Amino acid sequence: MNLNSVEILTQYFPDLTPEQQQQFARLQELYGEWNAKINVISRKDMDNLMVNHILHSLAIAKVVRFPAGTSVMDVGTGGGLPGLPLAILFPEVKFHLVDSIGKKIHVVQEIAQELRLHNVKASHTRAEQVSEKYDFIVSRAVARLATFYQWIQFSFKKESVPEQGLYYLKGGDLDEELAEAGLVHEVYDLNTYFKEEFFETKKVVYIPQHPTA
Ligand SMILES: C[S@@+](CC[C@H](N)C(=O)[O-])C[C@H]1O[C@@H](n2cnc3c(N)ncnc32)[C@H](O)[C@@H]1O
Repeated sequence: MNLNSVEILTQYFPDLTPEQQQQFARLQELYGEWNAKINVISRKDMDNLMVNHILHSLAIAKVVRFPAGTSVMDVGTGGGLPGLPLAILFPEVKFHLVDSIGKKIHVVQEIAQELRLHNVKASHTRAEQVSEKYDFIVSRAVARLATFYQWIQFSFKKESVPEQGLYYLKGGDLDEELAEAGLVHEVYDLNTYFKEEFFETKKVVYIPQHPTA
């Protein structure tokens, strides 16, 4: 199978509609176009975009299905990962993608508009400065958990769904990082869901919240 075809996604997410498949194919093209102008994804990794970035972002959906009507913040989204692929997958969920670098947010806004993703808002801001509250927070490759959690600990809605919390894409040996953070957590190994070698050491760390209602 061509590792950059949308089929790589449909084998793991067989319910993708033709429109979603088209959006993912277009997302791949748009990243190619934007990356030629601004480095939003490491250039050496562009050849593996579909697996290492788009499928990796969607891996969060193997661990949690965001219910329709809920809200998600993607902290340190960079060029829109994992937020944009998740927003395509969950059109009934509202996504707020934030990053402290304005030119990256500009790219995210342009891509969201081109893909007609009406469920995406992107803001040039630091996570610590966001006052809205969310059901879920997602992230990839931004900061150590202990630091990251300090930024976002007050960004959860008080009343939410039981699966509320932070879903953080991480790699490698996390024991020290998890011990340092001292938070209740669950770790999901992504190699149980995906056969590509890339996922061998990849994980989703879930930090649950405890809603009051
Ligand atoms: C290594 S990049 C990862 C980008 C993207 N999540 C990905 O996986 O491709 C880290 C990003 O986090 C952003 N960032 C770091 N600290 C932040 C903060 N406190 N609030 C918002 N964005 C932050 C940086 O500007 C950068 O774009």
